[in-house]
Amino acid sequence: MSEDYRRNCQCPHVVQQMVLINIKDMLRSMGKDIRSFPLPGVDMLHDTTNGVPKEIIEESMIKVDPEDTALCNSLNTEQRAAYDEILATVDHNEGGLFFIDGPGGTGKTFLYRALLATVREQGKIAIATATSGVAASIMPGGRTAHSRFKIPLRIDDGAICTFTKQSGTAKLLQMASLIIWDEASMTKRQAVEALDNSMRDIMDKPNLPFGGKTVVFGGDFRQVLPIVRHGSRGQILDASLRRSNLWGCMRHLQLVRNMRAQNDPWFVEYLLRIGNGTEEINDNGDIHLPDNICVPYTGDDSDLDKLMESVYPTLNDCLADPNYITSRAILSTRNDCVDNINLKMIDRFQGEEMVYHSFDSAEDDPHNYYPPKFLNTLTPYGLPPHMLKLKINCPIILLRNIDPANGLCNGTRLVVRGFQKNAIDVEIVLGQHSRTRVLLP
Ligand SMILES: Nc1ncnc2c1ncn2[C@@H]1O[C@H](COP(=O)(O)OP(=O)(O)OP(=O)(O)O)[C@@H](O)[C@H]1O
Repeated sequence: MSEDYRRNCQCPHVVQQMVLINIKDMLRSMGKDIRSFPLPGVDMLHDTTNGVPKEIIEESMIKVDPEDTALCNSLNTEQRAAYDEILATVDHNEGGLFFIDGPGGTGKTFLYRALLATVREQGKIAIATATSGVAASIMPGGRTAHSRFKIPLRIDDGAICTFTKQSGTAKLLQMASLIIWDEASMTKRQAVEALDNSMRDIMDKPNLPFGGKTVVFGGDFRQVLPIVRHGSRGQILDASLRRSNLWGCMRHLQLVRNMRAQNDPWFVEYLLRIGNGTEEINDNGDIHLPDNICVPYTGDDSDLDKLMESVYPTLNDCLADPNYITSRAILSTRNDCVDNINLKMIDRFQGEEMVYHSFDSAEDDPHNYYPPKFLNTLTPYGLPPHMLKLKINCPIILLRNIDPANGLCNGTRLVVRGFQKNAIDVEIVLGQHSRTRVLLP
């Protein structure tokens, strides 16, 4: 890191301070404070940003893709109506709360991209967030709502976000002309209410929802609902945004035309019937999947191989095509099944292989109740397996916010291009930073 600074500056003290300021900013974007690490003190005299928070600098540096700017010319009728109505509130600076309600494939993301491009082209700040990292990573400058708004992980009624009124996040939100939160149907209403409480506070407008900002929520309640651990149906419904007092304040805009499967009206209807709960079920409550979208299950070990072959045909001929790799996936419900599928799948890739091992030990365990051998068998969410086997050209998804401003967030899609002893050489293959090469520690 210091080499870049040393090119322009000979003084070791100044170089050290510039590196420290860089580290401080990176840590702050991850919600951490450099003062809690054993590092030399930071002298803000060397900060060249004139006190403008890093959050605002990063947000205003997002490049608008001309393709996104052109999207507003190809919106369908419902998208256009929503686009015009939302932008009118931004143009008149009058604020407004919207919920874009559309089944999968009706072009919600397409509409957000058009809105973000238009507002950013005008030199205004537009904040793009989504509940999941994967959805956030397909919007330019997208971040998970939890990370962007500093929403506490354990959340109850009446909660607030953890940023202070003087923080960079607060200043960014005060300056924002548009805030987008995709997949709001998947988040607990308390998270949205926490943002509302904090926005009223930082905008000094306690009686106006979200302090009078234009905030666009989107989602589809036919898809995944918020997760409530061991929650009953009633508790899950109570956690949904529809049960929030804010729901009644939102203007509901409907998208109805499936743009993803325009050529397959039968499939569109079928998906809608499942989402709406009107598809026929058997005595066990199961629906029947049409044979043409199923790989038959015989109970044989080779079933999984057939599934892989059907999802990834001609794999080794298409390795150079990031679109082939990122447009297909095998989903599973349990981490141990995922690890098993990954191990089998990785064997199918031709080319150089590398195996990385984790080194875990339990803290405060004088009696050695948790030996490394036992820790290595655990497969908790968000951690890679003890033995991580990778090959050149295999796809991976990042599960941590390492450097969100440069595209390394929870959900970023990457392809392995090389190996080092303690780092993986990868290429970002989706979103605003695609084609960028980075080293993952
Ligand atoms: N007006 C449009 N003109 C052309 N293509 C469109 C239009 N709107 C959407 N699409 C295309 O339709 C597909 C689905 O759109 P998009 O991903 O925005 O839907 P979505 O509602 O966000 O779906 P999901 O809920 O599954 O995330 C994309 O390939 C997108 O490019």
